[in-house]
Amino acid sequence: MVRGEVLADRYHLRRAVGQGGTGVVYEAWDRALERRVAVKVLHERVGMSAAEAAGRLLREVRALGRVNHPAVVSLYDAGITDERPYLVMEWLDGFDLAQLRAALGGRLRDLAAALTLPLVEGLRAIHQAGVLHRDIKPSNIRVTHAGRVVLCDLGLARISGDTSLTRTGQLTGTPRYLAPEMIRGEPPTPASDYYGLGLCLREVLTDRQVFAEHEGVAVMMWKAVNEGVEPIDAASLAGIVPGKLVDLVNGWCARDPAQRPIATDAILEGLTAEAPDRSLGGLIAMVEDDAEPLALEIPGNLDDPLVPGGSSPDPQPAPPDARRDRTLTGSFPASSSMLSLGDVTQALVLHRITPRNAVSRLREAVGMVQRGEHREALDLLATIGTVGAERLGPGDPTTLTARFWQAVCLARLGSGEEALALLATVNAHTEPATPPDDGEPTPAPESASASEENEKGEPV
Ligand SMILES: Nc1ncnc2c1ncn2[C@@H]1O[C@H](COP(=O)(O)OP(=O)(O)OP(=O)(O)O)[C@@H](O)[C@H]1O
Repeated sequence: MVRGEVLADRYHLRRAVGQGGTGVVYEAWDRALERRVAVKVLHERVGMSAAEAAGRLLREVRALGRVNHPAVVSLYDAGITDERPYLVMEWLDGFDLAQLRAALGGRLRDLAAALTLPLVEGLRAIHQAGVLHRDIKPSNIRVTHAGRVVLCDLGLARISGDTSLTRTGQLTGTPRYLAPEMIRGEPPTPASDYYGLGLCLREVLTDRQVFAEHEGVAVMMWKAVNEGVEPIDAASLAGIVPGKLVDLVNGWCARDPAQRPIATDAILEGLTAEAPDRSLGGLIAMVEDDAEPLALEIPGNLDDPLVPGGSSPDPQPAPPDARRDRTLTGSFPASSSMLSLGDVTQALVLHRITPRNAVSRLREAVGMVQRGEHREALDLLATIGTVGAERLGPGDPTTLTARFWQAVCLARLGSGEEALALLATVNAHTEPATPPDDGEPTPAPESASASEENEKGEPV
């Protein structure tokens, strides 16, 4: 399964956003409904026939399809391709909890109550539908630009195979969030999901993982089963995190499943009282605003890429890692997944563009143009251009670069005249450019580095 492939004659796989123990997640374009989706192609199951895999998938997706809650990712479609099951889900922009913690560290603690409430509501909805999540961990919790907290990947552990110790140890890489009873080989229950949730929230509260990585998988598992997780001292967080929330998290981390509180109405009411303002909308902006702004330059030759239907070669997109590194600098770990602006058509996202984050948004938009997503990029570029003109000035490089790429999109979409008019306003602020000898368009700085990176043959 590779980027660029069209799955089931419908889902155009644009880029891999992450690879885990159960499969690879792609950002994809649903050609039938013309919308962005997430496609997870599960790893091949050794020792399982195609018929078995299909049967298992069907049984499970029926169950997953019953869950309908804003804090739970929506499943759109599922199937089997090349004997490998795949699931099509709603695309969730933003970041996963591991990325957020890596970027914000202890600052995430202030939002612990606001994060916990939707997660508990989502988990409750999953359990009420008769389903178990089975794999709650930070990379399976996403927070979108609009502040939606969403549980992903539910039930996948089951679809992709059993949840035995060996499989988990071998395939999911870390059993850190696996409940002790599951490690012992007992069947999971709702309490096992609360254990995973407890460990995720414990990380938010303490800003560290529960078992030291260097100790290795075997020691980690032994400790989970025999020693359990050390409770957080509520006094150490007094005045920062509500004591009741700390107690709840400690309870969920209990070794004995019977000790883990299953969410009741009373628990949810208590959490609601602790998080009266449930808005997490500013969270992603906080991460993005932390990124150092990067300088952008206007490409020297502004003409060739604007020829409608012209002969300029399609620029190559940069590999995810390279794009990520350029989007967020410094504060992000190399191991985290690709960042994405997400659904640019949402006004909420568009209007959150500030002069401070305009550059990183611009890089995202240029990435979209390079991937051929002209219509989506157009909205975003127009907004960046407007915000830039108003707040940074019409001659600011960010404003001009946004206008330039906006013109590229217009031209590619067939609005040549509009593109040329826009280009004229850009040219009014720049020196006349000398066309290169070979007549090839001079790539923007992003394109230049993208082609270099692609020459290395890295998958996008
Ligand atoms: N519906 C979605 N929309 C956008 N991104 C998603 C979606 N589902 C998962 N992701 C993201 O894709 C990345 C990879 O997810 P994946 O589930 O493959 O990794 P993982 O959880 O580490 O592995 P696994 O659960 O398979 O062991 C994560 O950052 C995850 O948050």
